[in-house]
Amino acid sequence: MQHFEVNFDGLVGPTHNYAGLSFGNVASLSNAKSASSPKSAAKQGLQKMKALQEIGLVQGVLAPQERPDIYALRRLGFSGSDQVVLEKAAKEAPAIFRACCSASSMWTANAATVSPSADTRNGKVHFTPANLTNKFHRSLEPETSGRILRAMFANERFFEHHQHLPDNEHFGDEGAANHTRFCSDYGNAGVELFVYGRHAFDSSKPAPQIYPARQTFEASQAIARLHGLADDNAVFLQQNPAVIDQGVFHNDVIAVGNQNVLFYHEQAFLNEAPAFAELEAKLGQPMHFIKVPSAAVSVEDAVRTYLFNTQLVTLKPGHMVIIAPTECEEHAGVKAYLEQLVQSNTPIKEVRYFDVKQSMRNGGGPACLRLRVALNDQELEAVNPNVILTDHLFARLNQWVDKHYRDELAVRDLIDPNLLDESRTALDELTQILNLGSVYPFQRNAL
Ligand SMILES: NCCC[C@H](NC(=O)CCC(=O)O)C(=O)O
Repeated sequence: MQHFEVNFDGLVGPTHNYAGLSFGNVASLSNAKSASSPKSAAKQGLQKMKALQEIGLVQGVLAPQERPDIYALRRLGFSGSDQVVLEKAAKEAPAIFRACCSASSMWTANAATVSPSADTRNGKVHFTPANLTNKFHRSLEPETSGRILRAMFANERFFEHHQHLPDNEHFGDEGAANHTRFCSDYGNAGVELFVYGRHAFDSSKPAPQIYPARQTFEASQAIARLHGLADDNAVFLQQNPAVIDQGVFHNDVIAVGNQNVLFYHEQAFLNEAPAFAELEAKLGQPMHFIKVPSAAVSVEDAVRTYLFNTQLVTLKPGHMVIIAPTECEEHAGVKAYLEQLVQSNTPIKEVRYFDVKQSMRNGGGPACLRLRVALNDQELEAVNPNVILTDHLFARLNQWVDKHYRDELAVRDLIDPNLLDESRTALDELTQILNLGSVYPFQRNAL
């Protein structure tokens, strides 16, 4: 049996914009209200997917969500035709309106937490969409994320889908951005590291003072229970509250792991030594803990360049590549660090840079853009084949973007009533291309 780690990248949606919605996410706040390019954002994403497919990885595509979210606006009391709802909301509650327009589902690392079959009690791959309760605009995502995932992994023999956790800050869950799986080979039972920002039911525990901790310990534990992970397959570790206060809003902004490697910043965690020992003991083999000291790269530079929001992918046994944003290449210190890293004696042998600036300006690097799903060949066979990237699908999606996406979108353009129609037309066609069925509210006559 063969095993793969498949990366499902989020396709950027037609309303991609910079609205400054994420308090605690430095890039989101500093680029608030600047003009975006949905078309180049979608194409940058597709280029990255294609490049990873070309180096021999299995690459998938995860569809974006319907925005503006007219249903959320109706729930909030705006009524009338769709157009009237948009006009009233934009006029009377512009900030809420902007939140309902965000294309934030593009960051699929926050779509769900996934546990591969080798780790779970019933031998199925488990999916739990993230509830993303901490940010209103992101809390609109889990229902549709769940439907899209069910349409992609639609075989009950292999895949088990859970409802997202209760929509409450006590169970704030941000999905795979705070979850890393370690293993010897993708097919062997692994150890899943859950990194959380605070304890919701124990106020005596440390917590950040300035910015919110989006993931709770209790949420991480609930996911491990739902997925049927044995004690031997899970480790829980608290994020350092001081780095959350410096703009590290998810663990994947300060650490990335793959197989037997954890690449992380010295300040990433709170008391990591016992957790690392537990991880190695449960894994039954030594890990490569690659620690980047503050003296080499400051937390501020890590946040600015997204050195850790990189993908660490295995090209062949013992040979990993770091997929980094071009911001790392443009920063002399970070570039020098990466150059010496690939020369030192670790499984990380190469670095490749990708331009994902449209996403970076909202605080989303290469790692935010992908959801990892480790699958064996039988499971891969059971995945909806239309969501796996091929040369044909790549060409088809580029044509689709050219046809439907705007070159530029300013925040004031979000009130254009045509944008809703354009988005729905685009998504309707996309569900046919990806063979997803009716996953969007407008296709289901919701409300
Ligand atoms: N994993 C990366 C997630 C980035 C995302 N940014 C945003 O939603 C910013 C949207 C805006 O400001 O328009 C977030 O903070 O959750």
